[in-house]
Amino acid sequence: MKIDVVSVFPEYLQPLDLSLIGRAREKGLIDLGVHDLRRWTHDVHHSVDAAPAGGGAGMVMKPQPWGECLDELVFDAGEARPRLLVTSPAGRPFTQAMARELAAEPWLMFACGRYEGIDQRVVDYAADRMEVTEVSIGDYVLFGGEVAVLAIVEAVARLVPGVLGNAASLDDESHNAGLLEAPAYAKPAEWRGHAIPPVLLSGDHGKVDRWRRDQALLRTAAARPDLLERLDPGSLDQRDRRL
Ligand SMILES: COc1cccc(COC(=O)c2cn[nH]c2)c1
Repeated sequence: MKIDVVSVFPEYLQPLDLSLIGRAREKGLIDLGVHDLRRWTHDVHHSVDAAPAGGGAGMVMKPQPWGECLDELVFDAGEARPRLLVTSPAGRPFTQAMARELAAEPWLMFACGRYEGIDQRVVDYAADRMEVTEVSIGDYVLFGGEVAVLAIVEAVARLVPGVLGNAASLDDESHNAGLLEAPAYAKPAEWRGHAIPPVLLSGDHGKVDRWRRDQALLRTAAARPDLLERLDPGSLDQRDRRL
């Protein structure tokens, strides 16, 4: 998978070089490129923003640098087109399902907005030439899209085959079966007056699986009843319903 990120703060994306993503890059599973949008400015101040048309507070990112960036990274680089993701508070909520969807894409390009956002014509122009999705990681406003890109790239990269050593850990993680994950414990059996639930030390895998399922349902009901609403009824058995 090829991933390009365009930002006026490329150093913000340094963490992607660490840990999992770093190893995935070494293994050639992920080809990550981070680009400074100011590379496509020509004025002495390398300005990327301008006053909002129609007035109002703040600044808007000018279209010209983005256009020239897309020319160099996409249109003049060959026939292939990336899926363009613009991280924004106005975007489609990012979920594990979207992470799975994005992990299947051969090429992702992230545009990090700053200020009040990117001139809408950049999105419209790009949408005529490639798939563009505005994505939100939550209902709050950040200074810029970089933090959202870090979260999205991490969630997507760990789903790319070979990036996570033990693929099994992908099976029963939160939001995989549409439920939150059961609580996790490690030795010692007793810690500061708190014990590991005995079933987890029973060695009875059937019981352990049942207990984890019950805990996942109870946790989801408590913290995220909205997820239960969305669950496919077929995935709940008689016992589940009684919980
Ligand atoms: C592209 O336009 C804008 C405008 C304002 C802020 C940002 C940065 O992104 C976020 O704030 C965000 C992303 N997901 N949840 C919040 C982008």
